[in-house]
Amino acid sequence: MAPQIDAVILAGGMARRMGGNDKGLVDLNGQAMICHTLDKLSSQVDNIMINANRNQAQYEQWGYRVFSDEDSGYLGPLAGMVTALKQTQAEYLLVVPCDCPMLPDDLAQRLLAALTEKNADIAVASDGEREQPVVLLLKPQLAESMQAFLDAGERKIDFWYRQHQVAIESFADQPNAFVNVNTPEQKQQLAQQIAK
Ligand SMILES: Nc1nc2c(ncn2[C@@H]2O[C@H](COP(=O)(O)OP(=O)(O)OP(=O)(O)O)[C@@H](O)[C@H]2O)c(=O)[nH]1
Ligand SMILES: [Mg+2]
Repeated sequence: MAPQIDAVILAGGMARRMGGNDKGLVDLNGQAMICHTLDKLSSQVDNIMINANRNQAQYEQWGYRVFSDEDSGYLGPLAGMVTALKQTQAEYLLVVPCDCPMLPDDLAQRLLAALTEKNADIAVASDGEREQPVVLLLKPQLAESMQAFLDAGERKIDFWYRQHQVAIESFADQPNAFVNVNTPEQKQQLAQQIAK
C-alpha cells in the first residue's frame, strides 16, 4: 500500500516584496494564488494543511485545516514546517510554498521515490540548476531535530537539512514548475504567461 503523505502549504510569511499583501490570497488570473497550489496538490496527497499567520478565516474557505506557527515571531519557513511536522499523523510530509503556482503534477511521487531509493530522511526538489529549499518531502520524526535547530537560533533551512540524509530530485524536465512569485511584477509576468 502507498504510504500516507500529508502536505502543508506555507503561507505564513510577511510577503514584504509583495508590499505586505498576503501572498497566498493575492489574485492570480481570477483565483487566489494558493488555489493554484491546492489544485496542483489535491490529487497527489492524502490531506492538505494550510499554514498561515494572518487572515486565517479567509484561508479556511477552502475547507482545509489552517494553523499558525507555534512560535509567532515570524522565524521563517522552518517555523511553519516544524508546526506541521508536529501535527501530521502521516508517514511523510510534503512541504511547498504558497507562491509556486506551477508545481509538478508528479511532485510527491518523485520525491518519495528519490527518498526511498537513497534511503534518505528528506527529499528536496531541484529545477535542475538550483535546489528549491522549501519544496521537500520529509519524515515527521525530524520534528525534534528541526525544533532544536530553531531553538539554537538557526534559521537557514539548507543548513538544517544538511545534518540529515538528503536526496535531491531534479525536475529539469519541467523548467517552469518552480516559478516563484515574490513581487507584483513577477505576478504580472506569470499571469500573462498563463493567459497565453
Ligand atoms: N510559517 C511561516 N512561513 C514563512 C515565514 N516566512 C516565510 N514563510 C514562507 O516561506 C515561503 C518562502 O518565503 P518567501 O518567498 O521569502 O516569502 P515571504 O517571507 O513571505 O516574502 P518576503 O517578505 O518578500 O521575503 C513562503 O511560502 C512564505 O509564506 C514564517 O515566518 N512562517
Ligand atoms: Mg518566495
